[in-house]
Parts: sequence; structure tokens; C-alpha cells
Amino acid sequence: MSDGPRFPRTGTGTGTGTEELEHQKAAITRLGHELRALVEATVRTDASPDTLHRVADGVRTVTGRLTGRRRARGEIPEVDEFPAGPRFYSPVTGAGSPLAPPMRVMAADDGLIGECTLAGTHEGPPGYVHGGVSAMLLDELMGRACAAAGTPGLTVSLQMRYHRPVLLETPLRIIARVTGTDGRKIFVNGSITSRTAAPDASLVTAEGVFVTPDPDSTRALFPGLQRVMARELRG
Ligand SMILES: CCCCCCCCCC(=O)SCCNC(=O)CCNC(=O)[C@H](O)C(C)(C)COP(=O)(O)OP(=O)(O)OC[C@H]1O[C@@H](n2cnc3c(N)ncnc32)[C@H](O)[C@@H]1OP(=O)(O)O
Repeated sequence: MSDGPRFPRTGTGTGTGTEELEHQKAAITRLGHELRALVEATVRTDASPDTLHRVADGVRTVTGRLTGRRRARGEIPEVDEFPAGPRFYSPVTGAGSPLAPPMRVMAADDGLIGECTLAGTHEGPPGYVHGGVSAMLLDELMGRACAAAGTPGLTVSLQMRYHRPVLLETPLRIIARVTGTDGRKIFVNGSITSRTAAPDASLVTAEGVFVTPDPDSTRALFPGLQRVMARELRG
């Protein structure tokens, strides 16, 4: 896409030293891990009201330690590589997000493969994954597949088909593949299967259309990206 927007890899500039950045990533990842354990324990516990109140007090105190300087809305964290690389607070892949499974993403011959195992945090019907969570996993991986193919885009249409319920506590494989482009439109297919039981049977499939915003829209939608590009240019 010769006239499309340029998307730099972020997190590689000189604003923060590499070693410092690696320490930051390790700390973000560790806190994310502990928070996911807390969220899972919270939705699975049978603790007494007294215990829940005491834990709530403790959590409030801990939260107070994180309310200093906050990133502005749309500000891209220095640890991130937007739009094709790791995003530490993505609700799907983010090592630092308490909401993310997190899904691991790997390149495949013709697209991307994601792997994760979901539990109580992402429950819909008792024992099974929430349908909106399945859509979220696919939307993210399909969006990442667009970027990996060199045509980053935003979802304009996501058609979901739920063939079988997706079991919790079962290793899952998510696949996303760009099937074609037409101007700024990118067509993407996706699926979720179990990695252990009947791995050839799709539990969920999706067809998506993504659109690469034109350069003016990109500037308007992502002012944080402009700041990253200016930082990169300054070196
Ligand atoms: C940039 C990289 C970012 C990567 C981050 C990872 C993302 C993970 C996935 C997401 O969560 S994305 C978030 C959810 N999606 C959105 O918030 C997108 C909201 N939509 C928009 O902001 C605008 O639609 C958008 C900027 C993407 C496009 O607006 P445009 O004004 O540039 O597009 P336009 O309306 O001119 O349509 C361009 C083409 O797409 C087609 N199109 C638009 N909406 C469609 C639709 N719903 N279904 C099918 N085709 C559609 C439209 O017909 C047209 O086809 P043609 O070129 O053939 O004429």
C-alpha cells in the first residue's frame, strides 16, 4: 500500500534505554500475571463476606499505589510495538492486562496462530467460554493478521458462527488468515478449535472485513501514533 500511512515499530526509540525497557516489560508482565490470578480467584472463590470485605480493603489500598501519572487516552505505551507487534495492555494478548488470557501469537505459513486456555474469568454458559470473548479473540488475531500481512486495518464487519460450545480449561488454537484485499478492504477468515479434543472440528468460525483508514483518518484517529513517529524521527 504505497499511499497508506506509515506505521513505525514503537518501543525501539531512544527515549528509554533498552535495558530499562526490558525491566519495565518484565515488571508489567509479572503484575499482569498476579492480577490474572487475583481475578480468577475472585470469580471462583467461595470465601465468606468478611473475607471478601477484607480483600476488597486490601485491593483498594494496592490500587492507590498505581494512581500517579497516567497515560493519556490514546497514548501508545513505550513498551508497545503498534500495530503489528506486542501490545502489553491488549485485553487479548497483553501480558500486563488482567483481562487477557493472554493469547500467545505465532506466525504461520499463511497467517497467524494464537494459543490460550480460558477459565472462570471468561465464562459464559456454565463451563463454557462467553461468546463475546470468542469474538474478541478472533477480532484481535484477525486484526493482527492484517497488520502482519502489511495492511493494518480496523474491523468494519465481523460475522461470527458458533458451531459448538468452547470448553473452559481446554487448550485452544485460534487461526486467522487474510484471504484477499480490495482497495483498502482486507478480507480475513478465522476459527477456534480445541488443541486436544477433535482438533480438526471448528468450534467457532468468523469472516471479517477490515479497512485501512486513509492517511487523514489515521492521523485523526491515532494522534498518539503521530507523537511516536515524531519521537522516532528525532531519533
Ligand atoms: C490501523 C491498525 C489498528 C490495529 C489495531 C488492532 C485492531 C483489532 C480489531 C479492533 O478492535 S478494531 C476496533 C473496532 N472497529 C472500529 O472501531 C472501526 C470503526 N469504523 C471506522 O472507524 C471506519 O469505518 C474506518 C475508519 C475503518 C473506515 O472508514 P472510511 O471512511 O475510511 O471507509 P469507507 O466508509 O470509505 O469504506 C471503505 C470501504 O470499506 C467498505 N466498508 C465500510 N464499512 C463496511 C462494512 N461494515 N462491511 C463491509 N464493507 C464495509 C466500504 O463500502 C468501502 O468499500 P469500497 O472501497 O469498495 O467502496
